[in-house]
Amino acid sequence: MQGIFITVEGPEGAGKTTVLAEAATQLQNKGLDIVLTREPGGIRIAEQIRQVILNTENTEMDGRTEALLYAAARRQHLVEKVIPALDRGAIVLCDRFIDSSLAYQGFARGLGIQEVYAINQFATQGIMPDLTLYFDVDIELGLKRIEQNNKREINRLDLEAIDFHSRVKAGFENIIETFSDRIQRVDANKSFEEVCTEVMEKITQKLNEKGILV
Ligand SMILES: Nc1ncnc2c1ncn2[C@@H]1O[C@H](COP(=O)(O)OP(=O)(O)OP(=O)(O)O)[C@@H](O)[C@H]1O
Ligand SMILES: Cc1cn([C@H]2C[C@H](O)[C@@H](COP(=O)(O)O)O2)c(=O)[nH]c1=O
Repeated sequence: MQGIFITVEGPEGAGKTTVLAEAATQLQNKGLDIVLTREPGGIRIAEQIRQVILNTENTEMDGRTEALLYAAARRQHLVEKVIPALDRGAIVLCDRFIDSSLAYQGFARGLGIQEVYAINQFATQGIMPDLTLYFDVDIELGLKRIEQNNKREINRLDLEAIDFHSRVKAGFENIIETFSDRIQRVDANKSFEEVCTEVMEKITQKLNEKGILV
């Protein structure tokens, strides 16, 4: 695989989707081959799995079922979209990946980070991002941002209690320590412009390291 795989992670409303779209536009304007995608989703089957996972009516969903559905969506998305893009040398920008499973299902749901990592190893066959940007936002600020965003539908995970979202954040802190070589923190409490600048600096540095001068 010749390409570069970059993911963004963080709690709800951290600004990942908006900032990543801006980064994709800036990089495309420099003539780079960019694939902007998301999890769960990004391709037809994974979008269908997303509907099942995030449907607010599916309140009876078991935690392990949830973890397996995320891993299944991840597998299909990798095989159909991410791996072919990396093979042709593209830069893949993906909104969430395995670290969300570790933080949400492994830590916040209490299934165990190691256990969730193991099922994801089966799904990914060890494919990991070259760089992950962790959008560090205060939980209350993130939830306020999504409340104020009329365009975004509230999903089943959004409806979890504040305690759950706090555990998600604690889970991410734990994961950052474990994968400190790969994950870099971005202060997502800052303004949109400031966050975009920091994200572009970090992506540019990674591209330069990989021999892509932008
Ligand atoms: N730095 C920022 N300051 C203020 N508002 C922001 C900032 N970044 C994004 N927003 C706004 O906050 C809302 C949530 O942003 P966005 O959807 O990008 O977050 P997200 O991290 O993808 O959330 P989720 O993962 O929960 O879907 C949007 O309305 C967006 O315009
Ligand atoms: C990949 C992944 C995601 N989640 C959660 C995180 C969010 O609550 C939703 C996705 O919604 P978004 O608006 O696209 O961020 O799913 C998760 O719990 N586990 C995962 O692996």
